[in-house]
Order: sequence, then structure tokens, then C-alpha cells
Amino acid sequence: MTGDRQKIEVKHLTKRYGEVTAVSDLTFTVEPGVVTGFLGPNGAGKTTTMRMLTGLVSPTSGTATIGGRPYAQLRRPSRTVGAVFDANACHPGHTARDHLRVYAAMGGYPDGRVTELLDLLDLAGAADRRTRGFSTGMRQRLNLATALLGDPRVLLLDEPGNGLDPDGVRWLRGFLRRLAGEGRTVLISSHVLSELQQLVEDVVVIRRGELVAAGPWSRLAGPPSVLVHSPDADRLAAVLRDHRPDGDAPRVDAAASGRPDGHAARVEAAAGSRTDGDAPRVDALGGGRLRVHGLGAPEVADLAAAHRLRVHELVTERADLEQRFLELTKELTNELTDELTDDTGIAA
Ligand SMILES: Nc1ncnc2c1ncn2[C@@H]1O[C@H](COP(=O)(O)OP(=O)(O)OP(=O)(O)O)[C@@H](O)[C@H]1O
Repeated sequence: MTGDRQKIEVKHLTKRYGEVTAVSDLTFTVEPGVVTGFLGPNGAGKTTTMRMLTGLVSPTSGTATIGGRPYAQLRRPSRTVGAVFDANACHPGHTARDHLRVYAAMGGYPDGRVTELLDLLDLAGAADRRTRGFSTGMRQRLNLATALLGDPRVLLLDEPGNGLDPDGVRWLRGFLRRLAGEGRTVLISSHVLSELQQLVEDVVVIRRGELVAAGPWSRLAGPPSVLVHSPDADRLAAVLRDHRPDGDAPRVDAAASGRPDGHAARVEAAAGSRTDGDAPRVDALGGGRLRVHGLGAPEVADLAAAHRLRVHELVTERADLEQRFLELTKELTNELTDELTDDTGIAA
């Protein structure tokens, strides 16, 4: 099974529980071969969406399909989709081996598959211990083993990093990367974004049941920015603002420096400015610090040198998933506020 047959497609999906709209007109696609992070704050609708994908909850409207079919119409669901929802899904009195044997018998898989998975998930040494004494990490691994019994090409994991220690998170990263590297579709939800930072290639971000952003993390993150510390910050900012990397007028955000919270306030300053997202931008952070977007550290250093301006520190900063997520959700809030202002003339 390859390509489209493994694709997760959510189209105009909505789920209402009485007055509560858990998921609202949600549309996104999850591709095979990469780990996709399904991100959103508590109560955003991640679990509800994943439950709709596995047929545990029926949509109010819209569709949630795997390889073009809703879960209920898959020919051998456990061979197609493996899902983990609850870290405590195993019976405390059962051993890990017993637990897997029960599910193997239900799915019609041989005992040999149980042994294989105990080895694969690093549980062979604990196979005959009762799960009540298992750590969270061991439980998560046992749940993963259960989900993998049918060697499914699609994996849906709800908050798999919950309660894991740093070693457990590192192990999970390696394991999920390997599964995706084998061409599987891997969707994992989390509200702890730092957990996913090193793991996901694609992201789907939701908030209050609605889509905020979706796509490759590298695209959503944007290029790295450069943090500059200079005693000549004002003049350097002017030089960077005036720089024309490719003959185009750059867009410049002149910042309100000296704000007590040290935050950059971005103000659109240049007339005739470029408006595409890649335009260079300079945020003055106060205290002689600038954050430059759209130019690399070597270009910033060369420009400073050419104008005989001093640079005390130059750091390339990769976008942080948590920061970007906050920006994205803030952008959405601003857009909603703008819409409301447009409609009523009064900001919400
Ligand atoms: N069975 C239900 N009945 C009523 N409301 C529900 C039900 N299931 C979920 N909700 C509500 O739907 C919203 C979305 O919940 P959901 O569990 O899908 O969010 P989530 O993103 O998975 O959150 P978390 O990160 O906390 O697990 C919440 O407001 C929740 O209270």
C-alpha cells in the first residue's frame, strides 16, 4: 500500500457535542513518509479528530478518511491503521505478553508476531511481568506494540510523549522516525510543543477546533533569523534597512525600542515596501540588540564591516516550534479581531 492509499484526508470535518463545537470545518491532509505533528492547546479538538479518523466518534458533518475510505469501510482496519489513545489501556493484572496475545488473537495474528514486537519495542526483558508495575514509558511502548500488531502503514498516536522522561522522548523520536522512514504515515498529537520540535517534519496546527496552519514545518517556521548585539545598533539597523539584496526595496519593521517588556513592536515603516513573507526585516529589541529576518549572519557581518560598525555578538536563531505556534495562534486572533472590527466597527 503506497501513496494515496495511505493518505489521511480530513475534509470540512465538524463535530458538535450539544452546545460545544469540538471540531469546526477542519480540512487537512497527512502524507506518508514523514512524521506529522498534530498540534493545539488543551481542548483544541485533536483527540476528537483522531477518534473520528478511527471511527470511534462519528462526525456531525464532513469526512475523515484513510486511503480515501472512512475507517468503518477499511477491509482490514488493523492492517491499515494502528492507533494509540490511552497510555493506560493495558490490564494491570496481565503481563505484556498476555496483553499482546489477546490482541493478536483478536486480529488473527500469530504468536510469533507478539515475540517480534516485544523485541522491537524493547520489552522482551519485561514480557512476563504484570503491567501494573510498568513505567509510563513501558506502557507507551506496549501500546505501540499493540498498535503495530497488524504492521499497519498508518499510525495515529494521541499524545504519545505524555509522561515520558527525556530518554523516553528520545527513544520515541528515533522509533517514529524509523517508522516514517519505512514510508508509513505517522500522525502524532501533542500540546507540549517542545516534545515535537526535533521530531516532526509536517505540522497541522488547530485551535478551538479550527485549522490555524498546515504544511512542512520548515516552510511554516520560515528561514532562521539573526540576532545581533551592537553598540552601533541604530546605525546598523539603518544600514540593514537600506540594503537591497536583489535590487528590491526591503520591507522594514522599525521597532519601538526601549519598551519596558523588551519586546519588539513591529511597525510597518518603509513606503513602497516589499510585502512578500521573505522580505528582510529588522526588529530593534532594545539594549543594542536587533533581530534581522531575511538576511544571513555572513551578510549582516559583511554589511556591518563595510560601514565600520561594531558587532559584539551575532547568533543565528532557528525558529522555535513553541514560539511559532504562539505567533500563528496570535495571528489568528488578530485576524478574527480585524474581521470583527470590519463587521461592526468595534474591536472585540
Ligand atoms: N464526549 C464529549 N462530550 C462533550 N464535549 C466533549 C466530548 N469530547 C470532547 N469534548 C469537548 O470538545 C473539545 C475538544 O476536546 P478534545 O479532547 O478533542 O481536545 P484536545 O485537543 O484533544 O485536548 P487535549 O490536548 O486536552 O487532549 C473540548 O472542549 C472538550 O471538552
